[in-house]
Amino acid sequence: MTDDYVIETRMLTKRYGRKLALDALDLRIPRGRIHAVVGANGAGKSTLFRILLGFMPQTSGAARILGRDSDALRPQDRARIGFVNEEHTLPGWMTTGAVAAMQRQQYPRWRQDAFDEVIGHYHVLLDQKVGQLSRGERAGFNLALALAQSPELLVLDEPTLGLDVVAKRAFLESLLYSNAAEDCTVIYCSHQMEEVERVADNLVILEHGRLVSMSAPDDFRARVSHWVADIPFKGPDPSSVPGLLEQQRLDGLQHYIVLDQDESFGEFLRAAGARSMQSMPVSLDRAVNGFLAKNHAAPAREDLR
Ligand SMILES: Nc1ncnc2c1ncn2[C@@H]1O[C@H](COP(=O)(O)OP(=O)(O)OP(=O)(O)O)[C@@H](O)[C@H]1O
Repeated sequence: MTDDYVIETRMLTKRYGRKLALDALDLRIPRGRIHAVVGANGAGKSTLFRILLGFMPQTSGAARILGRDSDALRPQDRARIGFVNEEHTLPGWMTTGAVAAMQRQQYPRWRQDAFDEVIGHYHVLLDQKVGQLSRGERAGFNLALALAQSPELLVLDEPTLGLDVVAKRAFLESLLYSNAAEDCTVIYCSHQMEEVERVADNLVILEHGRLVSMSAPDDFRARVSHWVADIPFKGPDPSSVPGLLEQQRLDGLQHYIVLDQDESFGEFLRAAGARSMQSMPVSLDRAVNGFLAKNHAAPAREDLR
């Protein structure tokens, strides 16, 4: 294992009793840029981050973060990692100014300019109690604290859950335009593909505790296409449709969302009786959700054993 990766796992496995949450996961996330980690509910994202951050032991395999084993992180290693999750857990009875002063003491690399820059996007007063902040303000305050710490790695786990559209936009803008964020590697876990599309340079997809795809979001999107065909009667048996992710009949037309198909898919449709057909690109949301939906109903592997 090397220092070129901020996160590196080898055969990382986590079992909760009979449940397999991480299944011999091999994952390498290189230093720099914004990486989105996505997956259906239960894919193992939170489990992965709990292990990586040293909050919980793995069952077997190796997990390293910033070049150190996750189960041997020292306070000085933790100080290099910023973490923001959807709960935004902060002492509600303290004023925002007191929390910021406490963090300033705790983190030797504290950057007041980064704190001021991010908090400037929000109407947060320093004499206001944390418990009085709105959800969006609390998310922004948390981001300001995490970035002021000058982390080498910033982990954001569903940071905008429960925020309205305006607060989400403010959060993303304060992340994207922060100078401090440019200097660190960001891991962004989210179910919200429009956010992922906006922020991520790299898209990591987990499924049943395994890595199933890692590429630029646009490259992943380009693997999925949407075909509309005018096929009289039922059309081909779904099990014979190459790369099929989703199928729907709408207004008498067959819609196919397919993976890794080129123009020869048109020939397949014609051979299946299509009188006319058209292919079109899909949004990242449709591509990822179609991909995840395909295996969603499949039994988990441990249930098959
Ligand atoms: N403490 C626990 N005890 C037993 N099973 C658990 C525990 N925590 C998680 N699991 C199980 O492990 C699997 C992975 O859960 P995890 O929370 O890591 O998924 P996730 O990808 O973060 O999901 P979500 O997107 O819903 O937050 C799930 O099947 C879940 O039921």
